[in-house]
Amino acid sequence: MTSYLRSWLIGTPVVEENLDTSIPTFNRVSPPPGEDEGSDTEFEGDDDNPPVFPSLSSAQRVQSTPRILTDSHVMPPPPLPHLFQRIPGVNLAVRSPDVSSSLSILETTARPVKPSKKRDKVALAPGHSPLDWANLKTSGTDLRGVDTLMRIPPSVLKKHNKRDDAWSAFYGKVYNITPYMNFHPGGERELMRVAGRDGTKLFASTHAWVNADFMLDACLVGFLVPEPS
Ligand code: HEM
Repeated sequence: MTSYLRSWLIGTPVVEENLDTSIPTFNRVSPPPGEDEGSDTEFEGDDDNPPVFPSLSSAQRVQSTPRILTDSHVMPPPPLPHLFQRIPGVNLAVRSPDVSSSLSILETTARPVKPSKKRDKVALAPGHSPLDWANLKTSGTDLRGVDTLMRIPPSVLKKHNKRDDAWSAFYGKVYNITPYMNFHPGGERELMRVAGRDGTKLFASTHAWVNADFMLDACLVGFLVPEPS
């Protein structure tokens, strides 16, 4: 029986005589003297005791006893945070290193950043959504106000700086921005800042991702050229 168990555990049949000493051996536990071993199938009577676990002949018993950790072996808990000493905006680690806690790295002396008011969106009037603008552009309505594309120097551009006659240059092209005023998500006031001049820089610093060429193609009036000498 023992040799059968060994061969089952190791995978190859074991010859009793050539046993390697490193192979774990099992102690066969005999019943107390005078008691019959009995058979597996034989009913032994009323026995409510649970089976021994791990079983007396199990490999687990051969292994060494598990190490039981005491308080001196385990990692000590982190120091208590000195939250009661915390002053808003003051880093405890800077104030006094001895009262700093493990939470010090989470503290900040920086004041909360106020959201910039630079890019406020305005509420567009009904009928002035981006989709309405796209429809107007393709409706065939004249949005240029000129018969032909022109070469426009800065001095000419400068004259078109009124709300009802506003031109502006973006990336070398001059557009009539008057029809777009009420459709601009950033509002009319922001758009008027570039009326009569080259607005490329301001446009790019506000929303470089917006495709001006596509948005205003129907409003093109000409091309920005240097002032004639
Ligand atoms: C005529 C050229 C311009 C066109 C076609 C245009 C187009 C647009 C579009 C499509 C948006 C919405 C962007 C988005 O939701 O991501 C927008 C927003 C805005 N635009 Fe313009 N824009 C123009 C010129 C300008 C200029 C010159 C300014 C001046 C600063 C400006 C300031 C703003 C602001 C403040 C917003 C709202 C903020 C935001 O979108 O988060 N825009 N513009």
